Amino acid sequence: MHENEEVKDGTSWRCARDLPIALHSLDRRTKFSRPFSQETRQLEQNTARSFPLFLWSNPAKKSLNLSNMRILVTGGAGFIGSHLVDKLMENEKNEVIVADNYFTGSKVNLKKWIGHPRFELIRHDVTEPLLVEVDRIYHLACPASPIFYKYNPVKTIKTNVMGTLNMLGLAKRVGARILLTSTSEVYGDPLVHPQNESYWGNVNPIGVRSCYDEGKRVAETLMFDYHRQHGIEIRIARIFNTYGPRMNIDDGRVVSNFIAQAIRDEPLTVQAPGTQTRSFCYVSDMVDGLIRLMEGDHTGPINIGNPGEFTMLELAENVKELINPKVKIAMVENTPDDPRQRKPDISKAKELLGWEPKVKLRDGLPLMENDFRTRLERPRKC
Ligand SMILES: O=C(O)[C@H]1O[C@H](OP(=O)(O)OP(=O)(O)OC[C@H]2O[C@@H](n3ccc(=O)[nH]c3=O)[C@H](O)[C@@H]2O)[C@H](O)[C@@H](O)[C@@H]1O
Repeated sequence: MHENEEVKDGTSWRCARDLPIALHSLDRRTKFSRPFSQETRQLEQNTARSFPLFLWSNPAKKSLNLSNMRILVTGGAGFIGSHLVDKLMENEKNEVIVADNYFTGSKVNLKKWIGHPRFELIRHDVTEPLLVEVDRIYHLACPASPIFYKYNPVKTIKTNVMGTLNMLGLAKRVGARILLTSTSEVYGDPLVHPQNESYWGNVNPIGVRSCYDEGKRVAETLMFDYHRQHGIEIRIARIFNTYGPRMNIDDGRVVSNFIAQAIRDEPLTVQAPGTQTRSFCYVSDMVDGLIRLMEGDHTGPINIGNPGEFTMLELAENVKELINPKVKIAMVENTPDDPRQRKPDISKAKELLGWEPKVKLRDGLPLMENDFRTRLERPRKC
């Protein structure tokens, strides 16, 4: 069983590794947890040595009067979250705490930071309250791939609603600024194209995607209600499709599927009709946009995405040309409520954040290919 494979208990997303702990007595819990904690301690000890500890503990640093920022990233072991952590950790003034339940995230994404004196990793599910003293909360926690979020829809909507309530409660208690990563899916199957932030969307409230779409819409509502009622400092990013290294190889989303298929010489599965469009943003651009939004003066919502628009057939052709010209394209059945078009209007991000994406799809795809080839152990044939 894969380490992150979930247990089908209907309500939770435990990792398979937790199964004995969840189901057996305290004696067994001790038996199972001891080797794991030893292993973790060892990992932390080993890793810590590779960091220049003096940078953090040097008393001279105090005299520089650097104001440190303690930042919580929920979902920080995931794809976008871990890239965000990398960027935040580059700033020596930041201390970063990651809370993740590892349903779709993985410690491997954060391995270079484990043991770092400015970094902490907590196994935590945001549907439960969390009490930590922080100045900033980046609230990313939620599975984002349709196959994962549709797997346990009740848990998905709980994550979006209760998870956001818990993080807003924390923000209120400690006076932190909170950023929610909302989604282009709040626009549903949009009747306005490209989508700007004033468009209210066209979402099916009772469909198979609603747990995610409506969950994020409620999360946005909660953010604004806490802002108006309690004066919480909020930021809302509406993230459009994002791709890059560290996506789960079997994530199910289109870019990761096509790249893995091209590397494995399997047909690229274009879901019918193939004329539906998406706009793909490289992860480093996304992270830059999120940090600018957090540290800027505007609540949002603000679209963060790359306005370059492609049909799924065009995307398949690009992957074929760049990665494997011999690979076939296979038309397969689609899933219900798939949006037919999606493209962000990023005028607000440009004007208010001075942000626009830099990485073109044809430059980003090979970077992701390199990462996938390494993880799949399939080097490019010369
Ligand atoms: O990638 C993302 O960032 C977004 O992914 C999903 O939204 P969706 O646009 O449906 O993402 P995909 O599952 O990657 O699907 C995109 C399009 O590709 C098609 N597709 C998907 C997979 C595949 O193998 N082949 C294929 O043609 C789908 O039918 C769909 O039209 C999530 O719901 C969003 O929250 C998230 O922001």
